[in-house]
Amino acid sequence: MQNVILRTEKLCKTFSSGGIQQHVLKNLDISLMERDFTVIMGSSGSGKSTLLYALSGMDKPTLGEIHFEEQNISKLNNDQLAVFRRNNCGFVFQQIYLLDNMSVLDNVLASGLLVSKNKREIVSKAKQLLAQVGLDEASWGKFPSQLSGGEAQRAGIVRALINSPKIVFADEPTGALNSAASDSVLDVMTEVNHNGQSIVMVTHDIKTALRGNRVLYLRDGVIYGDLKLGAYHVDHNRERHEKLNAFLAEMGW
Ligand SMILES: Nc1ncnc2c1ncn2[C@@H]1O[C@H](COP(=O)(O)OP(=O)(O)OP(=O)(O)O)[C@@H](O)[C@H]1O
Repeated sequence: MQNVILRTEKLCKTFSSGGIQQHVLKNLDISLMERDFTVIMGSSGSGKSTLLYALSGMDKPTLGEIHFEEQNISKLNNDQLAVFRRNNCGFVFQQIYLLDNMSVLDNVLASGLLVSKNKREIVSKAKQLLAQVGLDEASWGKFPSQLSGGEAQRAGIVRALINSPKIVFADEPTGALNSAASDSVLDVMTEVNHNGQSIVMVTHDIKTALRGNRVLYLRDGVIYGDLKLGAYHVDHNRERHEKLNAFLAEMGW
């Protein structure tokens, strides 16, 4: 049985600037299930990133509640939110933000040692994860400037996974990559999800969205559509593609 990992109640986010209020998220009631690969789509400016930031505790809602498992994270202060994120969440962004002056392995270790003091265990886990995403020993000592975009993003995914987060949030993780690099990153995310990792990902890209098993469509600040796609399998890609295309057409995408 799948449990709810993240749930919102009447989640609202309003931005104010120059005396004008913009209601970006309006009374959202969403339940995300553990082990799901949930994709958030919607037109540009519909509030996808705002929703991701609120769900992950990177930003606070204006009104409403967010429950992560049994914990109401909307009640946490900034320091408590930082601890919550460090212990429960992994992040993969379009911009990879690896530290330039550190090797690939040290970038991953720096994140791991924020949570665990067992260096030997973290080193072993980092190497195992790097190998799992296709980064072999020859790349562990390289600096970010010596990596291709796809390699850097795969290192970014390992960094996101090093603390065994309960959930990984991704915002356009393949947005800056060419098609081949994008496929290799998506293959890694799919494998990680099939191994039981919960993922929530924002994307504009249909090929990327096809990796999810559920697609939420955001429009005018509300969830306008909710498509169950079933787990990704390369052999069923054509039917999934047709189903997603029909859904997006219905959404007016
Ligand atoms: N910090 C902020 N201050 C003021 N307005 C903001 C802020 N962040 C987002 N917005 C506004 O909220 C709206 C939704 O932005 P958001 O980035 O969530 O959309 P999006 O759906 O992710 O867009 P895109 O697909 O173009 O990345 C936009 O009109 C944006 O200008």
